[in-house]
Amino acid sequence: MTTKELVEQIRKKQSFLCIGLDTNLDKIPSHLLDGPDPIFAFNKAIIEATQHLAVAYKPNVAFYEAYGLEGWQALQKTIEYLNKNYPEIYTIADAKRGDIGNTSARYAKTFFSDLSFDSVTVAPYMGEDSVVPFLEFENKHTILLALTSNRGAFDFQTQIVNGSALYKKVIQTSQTWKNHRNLMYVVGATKAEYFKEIREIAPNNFLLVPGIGAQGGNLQEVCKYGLNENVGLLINSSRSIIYASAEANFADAAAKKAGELQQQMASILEKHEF
Ligand SMILES: O=c1ccn([C@@H]2O[C@H](COP(=O)(O)O)[C@@H](O)[C@H]2O)c(=O)[nH]1
Repeated sequence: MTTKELVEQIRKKQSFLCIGLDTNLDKIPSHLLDGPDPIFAFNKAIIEATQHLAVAYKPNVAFYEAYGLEGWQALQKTIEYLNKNYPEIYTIADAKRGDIGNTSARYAKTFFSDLSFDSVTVAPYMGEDSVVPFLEFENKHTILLALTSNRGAFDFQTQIVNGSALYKKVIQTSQTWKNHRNLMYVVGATKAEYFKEIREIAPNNFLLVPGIGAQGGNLQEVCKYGLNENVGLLINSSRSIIYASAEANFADAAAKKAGELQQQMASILEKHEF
């Protein structure tokens, strides 16, 4: 999906919500465990109940890999279901990959060509040649970890290296790489005070913002400086939506939570020209 198509969806739905599909068999309603494919059954029910409120879904690949072949098949069924039934929805494989060039090329093939995700998260630590194989895919986005939502972000990402914070170097240097227009960046909602500076160095890129909900980030604070002329934000929430209830009404409860966030987004967009 192109950035333009994503922006059109945001305008249409008045939403920049991304729902994280971090599906854990220990947390889903127990009645689903009796069926043949509980992970996919859960995802399908969540997607059906919330697809009118969200512009994107983000399965975190770790939650699928943890169940071996069965988990990988559930991931495959989930992305196929999304692409077939809701092609207007933007999809993110939260895989946090990146390796030497020829290996990155295999990761890129897996997530972009085989699974047909619109985007994949990539760790920038190994540098340009580890990221460019992802950037070479047309109409696909590579979402680089810049300033993450966790406490450990302060261990390296905010450290000053040659006069500049490392996360800023990641953003600035990556803007010089081949096909850099295909870049987005991960910036945690828990780091709202950094968005002003980040928008100065990445005014046009979309930012994927995890950390609203279970991690306590604040939507208004993120939007204050994070919004750009294309909206430029995909706000992710996973646990607070998908595990709003562990009872038979779990999909309705998820829709209610997602609806609350979408309403807040719609009123933010009402005051924002884009
Ligand atoms: O900096 C980051 C990067 C990725 N994540 C991922 O986003 C979701 C957040 O889930 P919640 O349940 O809404 O906290 C999860 O998949 C993380 O691995 C992140 O939180 N922070």
